[in-house]
Amino acid sequence: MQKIPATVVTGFLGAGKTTLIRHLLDNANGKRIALIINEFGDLGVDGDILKGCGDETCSDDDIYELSNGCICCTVAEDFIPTMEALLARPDAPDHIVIETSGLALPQPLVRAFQWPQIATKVTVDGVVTVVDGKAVAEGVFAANLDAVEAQRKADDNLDHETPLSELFEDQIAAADMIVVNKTDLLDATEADALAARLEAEARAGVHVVRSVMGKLPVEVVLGQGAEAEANMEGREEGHHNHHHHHDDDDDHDHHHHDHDHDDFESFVVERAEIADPAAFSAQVAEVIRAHDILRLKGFAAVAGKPMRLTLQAVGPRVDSYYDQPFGENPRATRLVVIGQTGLDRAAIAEALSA
Ligand SMILES: Nc1nc2c(ncn2[C@@H]2O[C@H](COP(=O)(O)OP(=O)(O)OP(=O)(O)O)[C@@H](O)[C@H]2O)c(=O)[nH]1
Repeated sequence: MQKIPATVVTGFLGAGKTTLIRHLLDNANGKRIALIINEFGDLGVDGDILKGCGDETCSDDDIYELSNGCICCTVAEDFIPTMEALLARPDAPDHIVIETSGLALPQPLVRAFQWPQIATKVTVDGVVTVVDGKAVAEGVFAANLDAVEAQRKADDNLDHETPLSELFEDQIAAADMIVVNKTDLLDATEADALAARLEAEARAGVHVVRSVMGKLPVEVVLGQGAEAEANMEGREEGHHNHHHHHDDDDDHDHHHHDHDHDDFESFVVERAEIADPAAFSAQVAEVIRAHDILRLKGFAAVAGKPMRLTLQAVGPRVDSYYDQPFGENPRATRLVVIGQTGLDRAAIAEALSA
């Protein structure tokens, strides 16, 4: 049985987690998403925002609220039983989204996915860390520090006194994707500087994407396939990893924040049959790395094989498998490339066709 993917959305109070999740629900395109929200300290407001959107993708039954305190401190009492209840339902969701409270350390939550009660049924598809771009650019982590302090005081179960700067580092270290939100409040230079700084702090291959009101393409946020619980290395608390995985910043130059998905683009590359799937996967991984591509997916025709090869790539991971015979369909190789605006389409097409 395939594991249900779960996305962990972390980030400080007010960073825009709820706004991002609401956007995902509104654009889920029929994907059934169950939500676990850890909404300690703000009196069920998020739940109200997320509920009642009148859409079959997010009925009230699909929303589980954990209100006994910070999710990372109540894994055994609260999180695991809630997951078990969710997973025991006959109508399993397609995806689970977990919104942590702002003070939660993501690492213990991710590690909880190794617990035998849930380990065979669900996997962490990705940790998405939402950053208040404006606040972090100003060096304060959260827009309303009093509210953050109040949240901390109100939580009797909170067992860590971690300072905000460390919590922030932990949230960055745990991330599979970092969302710099509220870029409408930053100018392009500030946004670029912040994105570059976060990219340098994050683990290798972690993308920093920018958003206004959490408006990101659903396929960029969900379906990362990170299997984070099986790959804790480098995500540990206080881990520092100051490396550079991308030298040119040219692709950070185009930013228009007025419309929904202006910051992203996708295009299709068609090429001739491939000879060797393993070599092609390595080639795809290299193109993704060289061009800062967020997602690449599609089908390939392999010389001498009647089955079509499905390819799915996120960051450095390229998965491929034969899914079905081409049958009536033309034996084409078509790959959809998704990235932030400014992709060098010609160079990518050439590199994928080589
Ligand atoms: N200017 C601006 N405001 C935003 C943006 N995204 C969210 N907000 C606002 O910021 C506030 C906080 O957003 P939320 O989505 O509730 O933040 P959160 O991270 O869920 O916060 P908690 O659930 O309270 O921890 C709300 O008033 C949002 O409308 C953005 O991109 N730009």
